[in-house]
Amino acid sequence: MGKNTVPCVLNNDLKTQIMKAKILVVGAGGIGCEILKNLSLSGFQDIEIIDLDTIDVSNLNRQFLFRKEHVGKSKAVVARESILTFNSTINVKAYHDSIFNPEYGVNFFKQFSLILNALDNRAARNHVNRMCLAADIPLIESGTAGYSGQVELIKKGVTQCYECQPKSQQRSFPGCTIRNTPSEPVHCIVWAKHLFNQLFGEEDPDQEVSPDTEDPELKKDGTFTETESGNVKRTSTRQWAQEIKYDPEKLFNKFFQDDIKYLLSMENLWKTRKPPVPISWEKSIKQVDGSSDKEIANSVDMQIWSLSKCSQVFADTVSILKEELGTIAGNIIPAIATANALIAGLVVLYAFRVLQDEFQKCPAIYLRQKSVYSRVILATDNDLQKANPNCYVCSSKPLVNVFVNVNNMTVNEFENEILKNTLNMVAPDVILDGKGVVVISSEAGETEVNNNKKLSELGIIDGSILKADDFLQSYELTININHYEAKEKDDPLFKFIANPAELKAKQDGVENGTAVKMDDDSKKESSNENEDDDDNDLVFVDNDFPQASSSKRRKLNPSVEDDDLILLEELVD
Ligand SMILES: Nc1ncnc2c1ncn2[C@@H]1O[C@H](COP(=O)(O)OP(=O)(O)OP(=O)(O)O)[C@@H](O)[C@H]1O
Ligand SMILES: [Zn+2]
Repeated sequence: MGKNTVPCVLNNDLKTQIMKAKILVVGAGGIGCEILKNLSLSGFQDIEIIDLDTIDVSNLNRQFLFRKEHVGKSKAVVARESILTFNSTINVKAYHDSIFNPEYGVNFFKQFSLILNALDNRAARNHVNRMCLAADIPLIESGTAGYSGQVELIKKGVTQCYECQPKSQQRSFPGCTIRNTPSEPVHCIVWAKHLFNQLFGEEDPDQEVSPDTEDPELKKDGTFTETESGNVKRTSTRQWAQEIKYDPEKLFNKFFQDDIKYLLSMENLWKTRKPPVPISWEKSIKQVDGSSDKEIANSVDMQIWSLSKCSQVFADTVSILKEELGTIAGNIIPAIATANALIAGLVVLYAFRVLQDEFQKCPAIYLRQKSVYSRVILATDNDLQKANPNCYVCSSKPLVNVFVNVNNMTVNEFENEILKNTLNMVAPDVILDGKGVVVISSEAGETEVNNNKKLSELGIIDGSILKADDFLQSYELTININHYEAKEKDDPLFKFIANPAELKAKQDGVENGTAVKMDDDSKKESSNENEDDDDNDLVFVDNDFPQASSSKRRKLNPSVEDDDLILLEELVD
């Protein structure tokens, strides 16, 4: 065992396993840095690190392998250099790259004894999950959000996989509803969130807030004519705001007057809806609304603001945020260094167990904030979670039922929205079963002619079966196509169901064998805008991991008599 390590607390068998093990750490961020420090100080001799990112100044408060002088450099490369200073005898390899790169195929994964995920997005987690299943290498998955966190072992044939339980998606809405016809309070909140990002956060062209001239409703009959205020172009909101130096009055007039006037010129939108009323800065700020500024029940927290007060708050907020543009954190819940350290400690303790084939001693473990209801901050499931026999990833014959309008959806949309964004394939090949038609090929250019064809033009109709194959992930999926027509504008473009029992229940409820009714849960599963969760630790623990098992729920809501913190000896025994 290398010098500078503390091997004396480990038994001989474990020491031998540690010396022999080759470990891949995916992600060298908050948790990744802690894991790498623990691995190197525990005597691991063969470590590989992959991370696509470079070091940002905002990482320095918790990613302790990085210093100020490293800002702008590769995380993987600097993490390697830093752990070599703890123990120079380690064989460490760094890849400044994405784990999605086809170079990291099944054979790459097969060389490792164990993979440790320290990622921050679901797409990459799903991908590593599939690669580990294909390579039959155990994976320890982990994550934190603020004071909460989780560690889970994923081992083919022993535990459930990362995708066994449907994850609740952040509910998303068609962009044109948000931009043109928000009708529920939540639409306005999403609009405001998008506006914030366009002005002060991470700019994203998909989150433009100006009117959407691509709204399908506009095309129903005729066109709309541009009014004098029709000078509102879908240029970058950020660029425009910078040009006008974040002048609050100009911003206000654009969002609440000019854009609204422009929307009113889209006459089709208002045939069945109440049209919005434009508000100008001048009028709004002068408006005195005596009745609505009153305090409710003398509470300082509950007041109805008048229009003038709202406008003033808008202007004040813009001015404050404009000054602090450079320091606004991306996440509302800050990453907590101690939570990362605790979780990374548990990851390496579980790694010890996995190396000794003690899988049964690795039930999922949860870190949560101590509260008045519970003194437990670390809780485990009683047992390993069993695989879902209907999992469309790890079952022996993965299958999904996809509900889609075969006359409207193009092959290109099918590939991007459904196969890649939703079913998380990377480079799928798809054939129409029984007909030998190659619908999608992963070879560049081979099926380009199909891209803009509707599915039905290629003979894909209700009842068709597609065979999708992702060579990189060694993953084959049977897709049963069900024709479905959205009834409401806000209905999802498509949905999918993996569990045949759920499918049967839905079909029983179908009238005249036509479209399947969409319920709220199924809307959550299917989404054409569901990439929101990328790099978002905020929703991770609640939404990204499989639903808590009943044992977890019991553990997470223990009565006050329950034991305090799980003792660490229990975990290291
Ligand atoms: N596909 C991927 N391939 C390799 N590394 C990835 C991939 N996706 C994400 N990562 C890395 O996983 C790490 C996750 O770490 P962490 O959650 O601390 O994020 P961060 O970007 O360092 O910090 P924050 O998001 O809180 O500012 C990041 O360093 C990120 O670059
Ligand atoms: Zn599974």
